[in-house]
Amino acid sequence: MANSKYEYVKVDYEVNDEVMFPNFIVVNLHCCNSTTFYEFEQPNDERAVNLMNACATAVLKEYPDIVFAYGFGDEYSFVFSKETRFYQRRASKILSLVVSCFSSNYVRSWKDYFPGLDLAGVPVFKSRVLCCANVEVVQTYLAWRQRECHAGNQYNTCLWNLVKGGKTEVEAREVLKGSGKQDKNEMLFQQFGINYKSINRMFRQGSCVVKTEIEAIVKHRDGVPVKRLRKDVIVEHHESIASRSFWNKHSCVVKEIGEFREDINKIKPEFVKSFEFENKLMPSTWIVVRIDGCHFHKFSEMHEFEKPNDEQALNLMNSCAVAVLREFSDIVFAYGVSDEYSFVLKKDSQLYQRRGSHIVSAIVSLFSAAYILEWMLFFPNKELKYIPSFDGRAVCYPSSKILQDYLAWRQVDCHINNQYNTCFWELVKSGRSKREAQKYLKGTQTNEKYELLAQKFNIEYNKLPNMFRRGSSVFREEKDTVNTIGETQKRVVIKHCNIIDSCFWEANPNILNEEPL
Ligand SMILES: Nc1nc2c(ncn2[C@@H]2O[C@H](COP(=O)(O)OP(=O)(O)OP(=O)(O)O)[C@@H](O)[C@H]2O)c(=O)[nH]1
Ligand SMILES: [Mg+2]
Ligand SMILES: [Mg+2]
Repeated sequence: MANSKYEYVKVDYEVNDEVMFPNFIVVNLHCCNSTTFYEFEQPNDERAVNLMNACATAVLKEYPDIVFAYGFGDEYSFVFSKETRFYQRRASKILSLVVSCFSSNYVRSWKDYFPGLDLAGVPVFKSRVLCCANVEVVQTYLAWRQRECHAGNQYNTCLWNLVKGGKTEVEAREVLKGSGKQDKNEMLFQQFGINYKSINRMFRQGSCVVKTEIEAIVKHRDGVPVKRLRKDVIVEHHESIASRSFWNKHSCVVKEIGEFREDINKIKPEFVKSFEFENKLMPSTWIVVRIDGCHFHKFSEMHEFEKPNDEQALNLMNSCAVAVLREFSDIVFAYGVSDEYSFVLKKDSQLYQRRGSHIVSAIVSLFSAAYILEWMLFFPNKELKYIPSFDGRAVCYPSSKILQDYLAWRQVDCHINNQYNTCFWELVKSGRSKREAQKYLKGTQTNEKYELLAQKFNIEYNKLPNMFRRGSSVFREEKDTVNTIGETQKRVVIKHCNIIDSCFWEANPNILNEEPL
């Protein structure tokens, strides 16, 4: 990233969230709006569980450092190898990349599991990182999640049978209040003729996705097959995933995570307390969530984006940002350039009680899913060759002055990169090699680049499209408009203005809702 006087906003305010050795990294995610996009069968929808398993499988295939995953209902947990150095073990990078990959796969594969049935909205997943001090803690965590799977499934099976039998959901919950495991089993058997054990084990036990090694024939030499161990990912079910007998038979898992020495009889409450603990972001500060496309250099090459700027690719990014602003009313402003977007949450936002992981993951998840869902609208003649991922981080800024400096930093970066890239690609188009173009531009100042473009290529830089030179700002207009269902709303607009000058903030005091400085 380019140097500028605004760079202090990164150096001084971004915090280190590295998960230190020897902690294990576990990412947990769950869907936080499943009732809004489809009416699933209750208490379990087999298609939905299979889709969740397919997404978890895709995540393990994408990120080989994840060795084991366990999921049920609308949640999944991913356990990384003990030696992982994935993204320098930075928690927000890790939780966002996992949730991005999962969400994108979810919307992309939806039609395979729900053929002919449309999503009524965009699914949003929230994720977080849990640090487990040693392998026993990982074991306890998995035992805890499977206990929750069992208890939840038993409860829901009773609940929905009571509802099917004519009770309202509230009445059914009342009936179940205070009932124990045994009571529920009996209720199912006696009232509904259901032997709990006969219910699909995938619902009762959840699903494991396990990295494994299989012997595969890679070639033939003199007619003799040559075999190699190849990594693969399999889905399994077991009644006790935290038992030694299940865990220790998986050689990859034992090698990369560690063996379980003893079976667990009791889940210690203080461990559960630590699993449930979540950090919150500093109150009364502006929260900025910056997301960035992962390896977009390759992604844009593979999809033949126009150089240096692809108008449709940028329009797609902007449209995803609009979807994020529509979903989260606490986001007051967003600024995007290239493959990145920064979202600003108002100072007094209480979104997810200011839990940083949830805020970052929900935004990344929605943005990633929207990118897949809207791809065809912006590239009707271009197939999406593979699924892109976005990472994200949250940074708190204590004053609007520093927040404005943050946004200025991003816009200065946009300007510097765009000017450089415009020169670079003009030089390449005119016949120079990429290396020659790079050498030519090394150490050149802004003015020299203006001149180069004007004199050599007859391009007046300031006449290039605003979106390329200034990036895109997304915010709500001050005046209310009435939407299609008669609600008054503030319209979300995309503008390409100068946000470095204080004039913009003075002209739009409603955005930060503060007196201009
Ligand atoms: N051709 C083209 N490329 C683009 C466009 N927007 C973004 N890119 C590419 O995306 C890259 C974004 O830069 P970075 O985010 O620093 O790099 P990255 O490859 O995504 O790598 P990481 O973010 O570190 O994973 C640019 O260097 C371009 O190669 C576009 O409109 N057209
Ligand atoms: Mg990137
Ligand atoms: Mg970038």
